[in-house]
Amino acid sequence: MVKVAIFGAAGGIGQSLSLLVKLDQNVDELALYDVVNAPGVGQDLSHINTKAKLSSYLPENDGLAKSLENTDIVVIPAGVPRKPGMTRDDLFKINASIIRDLAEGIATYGKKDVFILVISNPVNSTVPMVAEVLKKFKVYNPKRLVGVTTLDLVRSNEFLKQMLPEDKIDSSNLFVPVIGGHSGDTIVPLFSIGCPEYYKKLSTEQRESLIHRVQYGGDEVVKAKKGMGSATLSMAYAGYRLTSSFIKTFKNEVSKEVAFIELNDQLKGAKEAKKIISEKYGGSHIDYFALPLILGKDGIEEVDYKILEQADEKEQEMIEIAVKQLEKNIVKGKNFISGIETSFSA
Ligand SMILES: NC(=O)C1=CN([C@@H]2O[C@H](COP(=O)(O)OP(=O)(O)OC[C@H]3O[C@@H](n4cnc5c(N)ncnc54)[C@H](O)[C@@H]3O)[C@@H](O)[C@H]2O)C=CC1
Ligand SMILES: O=C([O-])CC(=O)C(=O)O
Repeated sequence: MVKVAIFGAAGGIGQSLSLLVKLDQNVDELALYDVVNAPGVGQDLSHINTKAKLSSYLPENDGLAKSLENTDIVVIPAGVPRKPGMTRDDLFKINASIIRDLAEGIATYGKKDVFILVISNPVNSTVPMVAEVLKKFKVYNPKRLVGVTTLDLVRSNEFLKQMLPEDKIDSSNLFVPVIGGHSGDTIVPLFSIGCPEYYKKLSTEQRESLIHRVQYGGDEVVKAKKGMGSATLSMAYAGYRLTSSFIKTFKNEVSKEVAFIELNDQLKGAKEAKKIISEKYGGSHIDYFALPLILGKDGIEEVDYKILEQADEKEQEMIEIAVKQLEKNIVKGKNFISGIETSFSA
């Protein structure tokens, strides 16, 4: 039995992501939760002839608690998206309290071993926030919480393909690890490691333009949508990719993914990663970072810290820049929780 719950299921990402999860034959139950329209979206999806049983909830009548009953995986695309001219950090004001309240709900009503995937921005701050709430409620397991940065990897694969049309690259087969965080300069694609054979072919200008496009790919969509939101379809695809890797852990399948995680000593390789980030890149306070990881039945089984030393010179400079920004984002998320009393009773 695998049950997935999606918080923010009636939104741009939420609806497409719910559709993709409904199509997954490894899912037995899908619970939709939103402050608006979840029953409508649920009714619509419930006509699709796939295995997953649908349920949908609004906040009234203990909807949040019910959506979490026996839930194995919670995916959170709840909150507001950017408009042109905004940074992801500008979303903090509104999304922070939404994420805090949902995290408190998970801590109160969720299974102790639930997997939590956070999509809501700013990811660099919302993930530390969720961890702090779970720690406060004494239900935190660092192997089971991730921030979703998969869209950065998806974009890297695709943008590289688009830059080298003659090579006829199948971008669905590439794996460019994108490490650091999920905003601007904190996004560090490691093309030299992911696909050295193609990266070698690029001029310095092409490399710079490719890296910039990955770092600011979100802005391209925000600009093109002219105030109607940010990436939803590509994000649903990326979010489903990571969700499906978590779903597969219930069939004892192991996957390699990249995600934004706490570098907690309980994770194999995390201590080493923290040491390198501190000593080599000056990030002595960094305890969250996106890195490649192995997912298995207990969640994050291993973190690839070696990649931090394998990056080429330019990429190492980018890591150093990322670390500075990331430190501030992480502290901001943590402070938001430590400064505020919880509203649910533990
Ligand atoms: N991690 C990533 O790579 C990406 C993250 N995002 C982020 O995902 C978030 C959602 O984006 P969209 O789906 O485009 O926004 P949207 O506005 O279309 O949908 C958000 C949904 O969340 C719901 N919601 C608001 N408060 C809620 C609460 N307390 N509980 C449950 N649901 C609640 C809204 O009713 C709405 O249906 C944004 O913060 C956006 O920045 C977007 C793209 C990529
Ligand atoms: O740009 C945004 O605000 C949404 C996002 O995170 C992305 O598309 O990578």
